[in-house]
Amino acid sequence: MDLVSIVVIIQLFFGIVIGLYFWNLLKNQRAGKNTIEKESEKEMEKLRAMKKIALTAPLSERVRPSELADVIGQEDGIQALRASICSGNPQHVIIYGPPGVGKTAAARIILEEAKRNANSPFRKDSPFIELDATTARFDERGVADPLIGSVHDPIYQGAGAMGQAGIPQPKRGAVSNAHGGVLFIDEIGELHPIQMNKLLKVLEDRKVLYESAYYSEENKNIPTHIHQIFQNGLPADFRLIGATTRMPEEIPPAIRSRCLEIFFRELDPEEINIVATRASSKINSDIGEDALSVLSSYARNGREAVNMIQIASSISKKDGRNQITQSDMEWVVESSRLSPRIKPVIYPKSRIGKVNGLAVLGPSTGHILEIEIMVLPRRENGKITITGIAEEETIGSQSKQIKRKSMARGSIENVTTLLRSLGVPAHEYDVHVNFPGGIPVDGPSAGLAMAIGIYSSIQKIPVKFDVAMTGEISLHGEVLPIGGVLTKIKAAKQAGARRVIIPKANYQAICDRITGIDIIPVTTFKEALSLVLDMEGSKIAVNNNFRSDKSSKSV
Ligand SMILES: Nc1ncnc2c1ncn2[C@@H]1O[C@H](COP(=O)(O)OP(=O)(O)OP(=O)(O)O)[C@@H](O)[C@H]1O
Repeated sequence: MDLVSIVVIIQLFFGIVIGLYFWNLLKNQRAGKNTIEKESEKEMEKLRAMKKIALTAPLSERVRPSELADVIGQEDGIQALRASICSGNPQHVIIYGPPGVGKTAAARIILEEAKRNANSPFRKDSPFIELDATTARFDERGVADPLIGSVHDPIYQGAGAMGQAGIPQPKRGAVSNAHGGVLFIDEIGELHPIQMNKLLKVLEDRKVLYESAYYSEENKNIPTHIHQIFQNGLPADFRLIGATTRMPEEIPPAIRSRCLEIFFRELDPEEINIVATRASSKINSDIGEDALSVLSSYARNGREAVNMIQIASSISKKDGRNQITQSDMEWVVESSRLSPRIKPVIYPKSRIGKVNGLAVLGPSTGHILEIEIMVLPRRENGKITITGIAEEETIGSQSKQIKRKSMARGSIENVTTLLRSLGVPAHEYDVHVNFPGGIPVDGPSAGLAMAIGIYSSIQKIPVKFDVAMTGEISLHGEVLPIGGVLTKIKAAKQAGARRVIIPKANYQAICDRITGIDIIPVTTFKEALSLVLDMEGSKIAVNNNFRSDKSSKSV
C-alpha cells in the first residue's frame, strides 16, 4: 500500500468519525427538540384545562365603576382629573386619598374618556399600563426592572441566539409599554428612590436610555434596531397618573413639581350607602335601610362596603334569601371584628377652656379636634404641659429624612409669649393643653385654638360651642395660613359647627360656594377673640368658678 492510499484511508476514517459526530449531534438536537415539543404540548394541554376552570368574579370586580359617573362622591377630584388628562394638552397627575375611595377606579376610566375628545393627543389604540409600585421590584445591577426596562446582556444563561452572538438585548419596561398612552403607578409613594430618579429622567427625556458594557457601535453583528435603541433611546412618551395614600409632603418634591396634584376624599355614610346599594343589586340582593345603616356606621370606604355586602349576601343566599337583613350585617360586623366609624360632633354647650380645633388626617380627611385646656396657679416658673401630640415628627423623603421636635409643642410656646405681651399673665399659671381622642396631633395649625383656649381658661370666659377654628399664631398675634383649609372647613360643617374661623390668607374664592357654615377669615388673634368668646356665658361661668375654685387667681 503506497503512502497516498494510507492518507486517503486516514482521511476517510476521520471523515466518517466527524460525519458520525455531527450526525449524532443533529440527532440529539432533533430528539431534544422533539422532547421539548412533547413536553410543551403536555403543558399547553394543562394550561388549556386550567383556563377552562373559572370561579365567579369577586364582587369587587363586578361592581368596579365602568364610567366616571359611577365613581361616587369624588366630583371635585374627578373634575380636576378630567381637566388634566382629557384636555388637548394632558398633564402628569398624582392622586392623593385614603385607601378604597375610587382612585384606581377613576384612573382606569379616564383615558377612555380622554380618547373621546377630538383634540386629545391620545389615539384610539393608546395603551393604559398599570404597575403597582409595592411589587415593582428591581435589580440594582439593572438586570431586571419592570418599570424602566433593562438590558439582557449576553453573559446570562438563556440569552438565546443573540446572546450567543454576543449581542446585548434591551427589554422594554412599563414606561415604554405606555408610550403614547397612560402609565398608572399605584402606590407611587412606595417606589424605591432609585426607581423614582430613573422615572424622573424618563419624564424629562420622554425616552429611556440604555447602557451595556457589551454594546459597541462598531459591532457589525448587532442588528440595526438595537443600534437605534442604544444610540437614540427607546421612546417612552406617556402621561403619568400616580396614586398614593401618603401625604403630599412624603412624596419627593421633584416628582410633585412635574405633576398636577389631585385629592380624593373619604366617603361619607350616605355615599357609602350608594356604593353598597349598587353592589348588592349587581348580585341580585336587596338590602334594607336598617342593614344599610349598620353597614355605613362601620365601612370606612367603598372597598370595605363592597366586601361587607359580599359576605352578607353569601349568608343570606345560603339561607335561601335574596334580602340582606340587619342581623346579616351585624353578623358581618361581629365576625370581622370591625370597629365603628366615629362621626365626631361638636359638644352642644359653651365651656371654659374647650375649643374646637381642626385637623387633617392623611391626605384629605378632615377632623374636628376638641382641645381642652386647664390653667392652675403656678407652683414654680409656670409649667407648660401638652399631651396627646406627636413628640417629634419626621419630614422629608425616603432618601433624606429630618427629625424635629413637634411643631405643636413649639407653637404653644409662641402662644404663651403672645398672651403675656397682650397683658394676659399666662406665666403666672401652670398650663395644661390636652388633645384627647388618641390622634397624634402635629403641626402649628392648632396655635390659634390653643391661644383662645388658654385665654378662655385664664379669663374664665367660655368659648362658643358652635365655632371651630384653625390657624398658626405668630409671636406678634398674626393668624398665619395653614394647609388643608377646605378639608378642615368641610370637617367643621360635618361636625355641626355653624362658624369656622380661618386665616385670611387662606380664604379662596371657592369658600364663597360652601354653604351651611359661615366662613370667617381673620388676620389677628384679637379679631378672632372678639368672635369666639361667649360673653353671655361668662358671668355664669365666673360665678361658678369662684364657688368651686377659690384658689385660682382671677384676672
Ligand atoms: N368612590 C367610589 N365610588 C364607587 N365605587 C367605589 C368608590 N370607591 C371605592 N369603590 C369600590 O371599591 C373598589 C376599590 O376601589 P379603588 O381600588 O378604586 O380604591 P383606591 O382608592 O384605588 O384604593 P387603594 O389606594 O387601596 O388602591 C372599587 O372597585 C369599587 O367597587
